[in-house]
Amino acid sequence: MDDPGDGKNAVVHPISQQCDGTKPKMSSTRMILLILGFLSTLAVVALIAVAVTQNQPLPKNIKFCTEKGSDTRSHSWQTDGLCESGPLCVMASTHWVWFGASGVAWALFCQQYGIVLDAGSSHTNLYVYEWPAEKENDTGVVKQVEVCKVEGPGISGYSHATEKAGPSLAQCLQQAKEVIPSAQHKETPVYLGATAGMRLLRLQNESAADKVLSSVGNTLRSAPFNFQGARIITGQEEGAYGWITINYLLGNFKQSGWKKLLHSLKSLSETSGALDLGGASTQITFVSKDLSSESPENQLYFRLYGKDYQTMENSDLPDPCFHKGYERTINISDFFKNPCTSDKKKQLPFSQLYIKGEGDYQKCRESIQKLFNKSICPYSSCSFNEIYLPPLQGDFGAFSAFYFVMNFLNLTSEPNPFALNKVTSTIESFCAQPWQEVKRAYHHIKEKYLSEYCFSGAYILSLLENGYGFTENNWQMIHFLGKIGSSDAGWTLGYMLNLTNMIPAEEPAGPPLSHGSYVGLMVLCSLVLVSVLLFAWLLFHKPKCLQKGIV
Ligand SMILES: O=c1[nH]cnc2c1ncn2[C@@H]1O[C@H](COP(=O)(O)OP(=O)(O)O)[C@@H](O)[C@H]1O
Ligand SMILES: [Ca+2]
Repeated sequence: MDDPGDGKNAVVHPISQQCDGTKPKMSSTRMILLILGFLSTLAVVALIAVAVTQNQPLPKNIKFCTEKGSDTRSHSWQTDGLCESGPLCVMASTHWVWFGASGVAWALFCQQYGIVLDAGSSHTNLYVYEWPAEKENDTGVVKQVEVCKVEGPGISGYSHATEKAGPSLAQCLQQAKEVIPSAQHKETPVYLGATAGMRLLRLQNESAADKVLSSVGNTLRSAPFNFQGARIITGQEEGAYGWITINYLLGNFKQSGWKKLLHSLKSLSETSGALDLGGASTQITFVSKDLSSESPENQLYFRLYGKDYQTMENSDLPDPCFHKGYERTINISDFFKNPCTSDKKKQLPFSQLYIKGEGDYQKCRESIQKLFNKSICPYSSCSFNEIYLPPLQGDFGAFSAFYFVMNFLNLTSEPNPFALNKVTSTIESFCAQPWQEVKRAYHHIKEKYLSEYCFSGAYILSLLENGYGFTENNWQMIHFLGKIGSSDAGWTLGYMLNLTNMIPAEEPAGPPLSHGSYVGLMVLCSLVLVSVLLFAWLLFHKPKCLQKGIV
């Protein structure tokens, strides 16, 4: 048996044995210090490694606010943590606060802006788009924040006073200046695209068309924005950019990013076709199952003023497409000035035509139908007038005048579109209403539009049914859309996305970690570091008795 000694003192506590300044304590402390040091170094290295890997190299498209807003393409720092323009700067990125060059700087991401003017045949619209700079290659982030309708006719209407075309845009440019923060003006691109009205003017009088473009160019150049050009776009471009716009806004490029757009021919059912109807041209654009395009343009462009008035015998012209009681006088010289009608020009013994409405939908349809010549087709399938059209495929978004007309007639019901026979009967009974009655019922609507809804309704049905071959079975695949979210459906957004290179050739490479994983790792590393430091502090600064307890 061991000697128990003098009672209590004879029992030696194992901890107090190590706290009494003997060798075992010294070696454990050194060991602990070594472990703590190792862990701290590891945590710091991990923190730096994660931050550096995640943030370097900077994605090319990241833009930051600059104090003067003069060059958002350079990576600069806003050092006071405030953005001059208030709501302009929308986001502070915490990881940059940690590892920014100055250590305390806030990287503030800016909103970017772009302006597109749609110089249509009937009028010009100015659109302002906005998107967060750091997300410009993400899909669906560009939004329309303003639309301004230019007073007066479309720019092609200034062919006799070309110098007035540019100044007509001044009021809408002023509106854009008010919407876009002044610090952003200089770098905001502005584009003008002119459509069928100017295409026709160019055919008719090329020098007048050039002068109109130069006048609008001068006005846009003198605005404080970054002028990128004023040009006449082709019908093909109009169709293609309209298609990009609606598919971008509908989020159809989202699942696998822009790759889907570029390879969309492989994902047939995942994009929506586009139907645009203007005052002087129309486009249908969709991805066809038939990949071998028989017609290189693979696109449709035709003019709408093809009415044949050869049977005219006197200056009274009964027109089944206007309401009964409606009358309009037109100058024959104006009528035949249009390149779409000039080849029908004939000597008439009168200088004016008196149009008298008949309000007869069936007759109206029949006369419009004659515009769509389906007798000759040099391809495997045609829409009309020898224009190639592959079999219709998938859903279609129909906008511009397609939407204005159908919306007026309350025929845009979504998500359950009306059947074709309901659409036909609605238009038929609208056409049958006397003009005085229509005017009374819709006194708030511009007379020019109101008088033409009957014709336009019949025209749309002829175009879609007889022209493109929609039937009762696939009619409900057409969705009449005015806006998608806050943005108007039309070619302008697609045009800007293309010209500002917001459609990258490759899917943008993202950072190695998702934002969540990155934040998680940073928090974990920080927690390890803090725990190690706390432990070390406890070890060396706590009362001796606690040190004993810990050791
Ligand atoms: O509020 C509206 N109600 C009805 N039709 C409209 C309204 N706003 C525009 N439109 C019509 O939409 C069409 C727009 O055509 P646009 O001026 O874009 O011609 P384009 O695309 O052929 O150059 C015109 O026929 C115009 O009359
Ligand atoms: Ca248009």
